[in-house]
Amino acid sequence: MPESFLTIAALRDAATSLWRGDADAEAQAAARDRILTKPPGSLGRLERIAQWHARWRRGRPMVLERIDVIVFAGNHGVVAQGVSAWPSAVTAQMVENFRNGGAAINQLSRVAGATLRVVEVADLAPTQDFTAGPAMDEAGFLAAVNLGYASVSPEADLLCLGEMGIGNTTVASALSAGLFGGSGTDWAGRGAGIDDDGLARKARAIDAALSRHGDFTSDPLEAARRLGGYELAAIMGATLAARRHGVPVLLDGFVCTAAAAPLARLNSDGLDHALVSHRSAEAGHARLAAALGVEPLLDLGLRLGEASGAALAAPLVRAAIACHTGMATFDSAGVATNSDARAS
Ligand SMILES: O=C(O)c1ccc[n+]([C@@H]2O[C@H](COP(=O)([O-])O)[C@@H](O)[C@H]2O)c1
Ligand SMILES: Cc1cc2nc[nH]c2cc1C
Repeated sequence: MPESFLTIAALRDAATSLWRGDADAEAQAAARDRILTKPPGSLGRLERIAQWHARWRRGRPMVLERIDVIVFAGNHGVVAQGVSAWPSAVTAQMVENFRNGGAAINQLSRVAGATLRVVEVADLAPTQDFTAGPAMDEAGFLAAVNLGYASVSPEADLLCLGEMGIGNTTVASALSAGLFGGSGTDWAGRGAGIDDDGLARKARAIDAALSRHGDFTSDPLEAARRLGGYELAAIMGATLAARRHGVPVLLDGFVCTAAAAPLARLNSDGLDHALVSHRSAEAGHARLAAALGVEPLLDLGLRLGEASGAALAAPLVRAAIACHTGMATFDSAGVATNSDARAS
């Protein structure tokens, strides 16, 4: 597989011929879970998280020494429709804030023991307003996908993905509607705090985009190019690279999940190596998680973006792996097994 995609066809080939994970490693992890000193299943979802990590690690040891957080930043032409409470200039200002250590994600990355990197996509140039034409041309779309793809280190044990981009909850809503159906009012939420009039403008902009591009959105990559954005394309590229490199992924909130969703539309298991870290308070996220058939790990009422939920969920993965690898077995600890186990 090439390390960068020169054509949409090459990207489509890669996204539809995915590595399907190490089923034996997952089964071995599940078998170990049954002999650890606890009632079977009593660590609940932590057990499934450890098994998931085992499946998607490409045979490497189950450790969590290196956690990478990547925040992709981009700007959006649709902001001209009055869909955000904030000016586009805030995207670059927040990137500077990330670099100076002043944002929430700086603190949350530190607490998680993770390394944060910020990637400006397309040098923060805005996409075209998608109510007037496709958000990106093919070259711009592929460049953003390739930048995201190249940003992933195969050395990471876990990758937390997030974004920063004024206007991108409108983009995520339009893309979700394009991929899964529904209207502007179904998907639009208040993003970074838009008022009632702004919310109505947002729904109208999404509907205008759907009527302009709706004939093309049965192709998930065409939906991503026409209704997406640069940082969303980069997140999709990074998620694809992580699959290839055997790096399990934590996706952040609504925008990040929508960005990766085309991979699930191209392949029913296209996002199986990625967990949705939290259910964002942004209106569309619960709908999107349901459409994808996934249950987010946390529900803390966050609606920040910038990988905040992903960084918060990383310690859960750390805890799952610590229990899985560090606990004693019934045998080694001399603890009696239950009646079912004795009978078999
Ligand atoms: O991803 C989410 O769940 C999410 C929910 C609400 C807001 N955001 C962040 O807010 C910004 C977009 O908000 P808006 O209103 O400008 O579309 C962008 O920088 C996102 O990171 C992100
Ligand atoms: C201040 C601010 C910080 C953010 N972080 C992620 N998205 C954001 C949007 C705004 C407006």
